[in-house]
Amino acid sequence: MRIDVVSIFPEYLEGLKLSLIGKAAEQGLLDLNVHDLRDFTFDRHNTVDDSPYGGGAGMVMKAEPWALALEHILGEGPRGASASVGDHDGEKPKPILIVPSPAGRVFDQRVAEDLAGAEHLVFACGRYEGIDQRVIDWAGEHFDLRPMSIGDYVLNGGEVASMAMIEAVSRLVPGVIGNPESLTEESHEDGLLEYPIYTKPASWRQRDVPEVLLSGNHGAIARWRRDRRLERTAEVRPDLIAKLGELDKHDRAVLE
Ligand SMILES: COC(=O)c1ccnc(N)c1
Repeated sequence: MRIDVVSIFPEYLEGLKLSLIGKAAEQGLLDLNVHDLRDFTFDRHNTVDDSPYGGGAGMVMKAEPWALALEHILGEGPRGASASVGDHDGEKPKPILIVPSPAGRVFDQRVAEDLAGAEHLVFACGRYEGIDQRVIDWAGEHFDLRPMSIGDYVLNGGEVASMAMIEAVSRLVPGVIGNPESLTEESHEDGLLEYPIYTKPASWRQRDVPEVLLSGNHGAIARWRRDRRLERTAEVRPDLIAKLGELDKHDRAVLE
């Protein structure tokens, strides 16, 4: 998977070079590229913003630097430098352009799973009051455009949201997480929150690990873990319980 990120603060994305995502990039599982939007400006001050038409507080990101940055990425796409903008003769899907925004569709585990199958993701990190709408409209002709929100709150820019989405998606790319077993029974993987987890010592500050987990009885352990997942989900996210399919008699008894 190729991932491109455009930002006026490329150093914000340095964290992606660490840990599992960084290792996956080194191994070639992820082709991670961060671009400085100011590299696509040519005035003395590398201007990327200007005042909003119609008045109002704050500044708006200018269209041309964004179009040049996105065209640069399109030219470098999986199709090689020869591709010209919009040269999608159908043989390859358009790159997915994710525009982090509080006004976007909500990003969740299902969206992460969907994006994990993509060949090329591009993240456009807006700042100030946002990006000139004409860039978004223009980009819709060259990309599979996805305005995306990570929740109902406002940030100062798209970088933090992009990192969260890149991590959530990349970890689902085969090979990025060493043991794929780690991806099962995680929160939201199957509609339930994860079970409580413990490690040595078996007793810590008068708090003991639940006996069943020391029993070696795998059936009882699996049952205990599912019960805890049901209880935790019912307590913390009752809205998720409502979305579960038909529950068996035991599960229903746990929730009563
Ligand atoms: C500037 O971007 C945001 O404020 C943002 C992006 C994605 N999700 C959000 N909830 C906010």
